[in-house]
Amino acid sequence: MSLDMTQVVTLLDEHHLLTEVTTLNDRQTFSNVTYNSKTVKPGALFFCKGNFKPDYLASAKAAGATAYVSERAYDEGDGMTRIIVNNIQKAMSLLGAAFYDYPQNDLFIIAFTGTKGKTTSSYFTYGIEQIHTHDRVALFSTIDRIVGNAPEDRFKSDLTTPESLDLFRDMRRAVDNGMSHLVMEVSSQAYKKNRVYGLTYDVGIFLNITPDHIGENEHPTFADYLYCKSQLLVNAKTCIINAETDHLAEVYQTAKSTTEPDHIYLYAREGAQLSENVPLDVTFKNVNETLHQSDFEVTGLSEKGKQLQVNGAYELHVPGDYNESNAVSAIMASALAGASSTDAVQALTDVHVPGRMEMVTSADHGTIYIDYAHNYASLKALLSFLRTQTDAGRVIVVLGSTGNKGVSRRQGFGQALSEEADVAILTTDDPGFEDPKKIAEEIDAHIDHQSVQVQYVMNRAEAIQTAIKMSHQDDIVVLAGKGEDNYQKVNGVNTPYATDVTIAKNAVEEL
Ligand SMILES: CC(=O)N[C@H]1[C@@H](OP(=O)(O)OP(=O)(O)OC[C@H]2O[C@@H](n3ccc(=O)[nH]c3=O)[C@H](O)[C@@H]2O)O[C@H](CO)[C@@H](O)[C@@H]1O[C@H](C)C(=O)N[C@@H](C)C(=O)N[C@H](CCC(=O)O)C(=O)O
Ligand SMILES: Nc1ncnc2c1ncn2[C@@H]1O[C@H](COP(=O)(O)OP(=O)(O)OP(=O)(O)O)[C@@H](O)[C@H]1O
Repeated sequence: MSLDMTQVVTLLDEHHLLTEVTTLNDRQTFSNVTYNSKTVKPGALFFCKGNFKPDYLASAKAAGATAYVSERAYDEGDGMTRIIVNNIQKAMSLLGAAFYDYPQNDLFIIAFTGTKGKTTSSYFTYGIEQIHTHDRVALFSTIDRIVGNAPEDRFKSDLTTPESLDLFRDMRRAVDNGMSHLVMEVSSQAYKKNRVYGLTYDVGIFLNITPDHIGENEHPTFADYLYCKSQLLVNAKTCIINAETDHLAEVYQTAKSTTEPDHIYLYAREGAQLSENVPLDVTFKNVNETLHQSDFEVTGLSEKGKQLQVNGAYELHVPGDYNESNAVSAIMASALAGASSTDAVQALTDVHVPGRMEMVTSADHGTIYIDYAHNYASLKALLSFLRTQTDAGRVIVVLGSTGNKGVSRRQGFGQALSEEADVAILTTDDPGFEDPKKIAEEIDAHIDHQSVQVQYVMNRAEAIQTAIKMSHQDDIVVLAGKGEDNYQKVNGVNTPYATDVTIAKNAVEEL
C-alpha cells in the first residue's frame, strides 16, 4: 500500500480541504499512514488530530515520519513536509481510502444505524450472509471485528465504528482475505467525527432514534444527533427504514433527498400506529412468542417489497418482540444483497448475539437474562417484553449506570424500573471517576418505591448472587447493562470482571 504527494494534493484539492502545502520533495511517497506516534514507521504520513499534543509530532518525526497533515503548523514538524487542511478528519478519511486502494469498491456493504439494535441486527445479517456467501462476509460491530475466517482475523472492537484509517485498513484486510460482503454498524459519532467521510453503502438501514448520546463528548443537541444518524441514508444507494421509528417524517425526507423512492424500503409490524402515512413495503407479525424464541411471519406489500421474496415464516431463537423487528431489517438487507429467504430462515434459527438476551436457567430459582440494555428505551423494551412473559412471577433487575457519561440514563433507568420491575438491586456499572453509590442514589431518586423494592449491593458479583438467591421459580432475573463486558471501567482503568454470564452460571451452580 502506498500514497504519493501528487495523489495527496490532488485529492485534498478536489475536496476543497487543502489550505497550504510545503513539500520537501514533490515525488515523496508514503508507505505508512497513521494518527498515532507509537505506530509510525519510516516514511510515514502522520495525522495530527483530536486531543493532540505537539510532542506526539516530535515523536512521530523521530520515528521516521516524513510529512504531517494537520489543521495548523507546528514547530515540532520543521524539516517535514507540511500539509495544512481545513478539516483533519475528512482529510484522513479520504487519504486513508486512497492509501488502502479503495477496498470498499470490492465489498457489498450493508450498514446499520439506530439508537438501539445495531449490534443485534448486524449479527443477524452477518449470520444470513455467512450462509449466502459461503463465509465470505466481514463484520465490523461494537463487539467484534471480523475480517476473515482465520482465528487471527477476529478481534475485539475498540469503537462501534473505527477511526477512518483503521476502517479502511480492516476493509483492505477483509478484501485480501477473500471477503465479498461487509456488515457494519455506523454510530452517530462516526459521522460527527467524519470517520466514514466519503464512504458509500450498498444498503443503509435506519432502525430507530430516541434521545441518547447527548452530552459533553458526544452530541450537543438531539437535532445534531438526528442529523448525524440520518447521514447514513444520505450515503446509501438503497435505504431501509423502520417505519415505527420516532421522527419518521424527517428520516424519510432525508432518505428521499438523495435516493429515489424506488430504492427506499419501509417496514413495520402489522397494525403498528405510524407517526406518518408512508408507503409500507414489508410488514411482519408475531405468531408465537415465548421466553426462548419468537415465531413471526413476513409479508411483502408493495411491488418492490414482493420482489424481495422474503414472504414466509421465520423462527428466531433470540427472544424479545423488538428482535423480530431487528430480524426483519436483516432479512430485507440480506435479500437486497442476494440472499434467499431459505438462507434467512436457517440463519435466524441458529443465531447468537454475545451479551444480548443470553439466558441462564436454574432448577428451583428464576430464569436469568443477561442483556446489554443501558438506556431508557432499551430497558423499557426489554422489561416490558419480559413482563408479558411472566404470569405470577416477579421481575428482579440488577443494574447500575456508567460514570462520567450518559447521565440522563439514570433518570431513564429509574423510570423504566418504576414502570416494569418489582425488585431493583442497584449496583456498579463502569463508574469511571464517580462514586457508584452516588450514581445508584441518583437512579433511586427516580424510582417509585410504592411499586419497586430497592436494595443497594455495590459489588456487582454479590448483587447478581443476591438477585438469583432471592428469586423463585416463576421469577425473571435481569442482569442489565454490561452484556458480555469482561471489565469494569474504574478510575480510568479497565478492571478485570468475570462477566455477568459467568457470575450467573457460578451462582446457579452454588445454589
Ligand atoms: C470524542 C472522540 O471521538 N474521541 C475519539 C478520538 O479521540 P482523539 O482524536 O481525541 O484521540 P486521543 O486518544 O485523545 O489522542 C489524540 C491523538 O493523539 C494521538 N497520540 C496519542 C498518544 C501518543 O502517545 N501519541 C499519539 O500520537 C492519538 O493517536 C490521537 O490521534 O479518537 C480516538 C481514536 O483515534 C477514539 O478512541 C476516541 O473515542 C473515544 C475514546 C470514545 O469513546 N468515543 C465514543 C464517544 C464513541 O465514538 N462512541 C461511538 C459509539 C457511540 C454511539 O453509538 O454513537 C463509537 O463509534 O464507538
Ligand atoms: N430495536 C430495538 N428497540 C429497542 N431496544 C432494542 C432494540 N434492539 C435491541 N434493543 C435493546 O438494546 C440493547 C442493545 O442492543 P444492541 O447492542 O443491538 O444495540 P446497539 O444499537 O448496538 O446499542 P449501542 O449503541 O448501545 O451499542 C439490547 O440489549 C436490547 O435490550
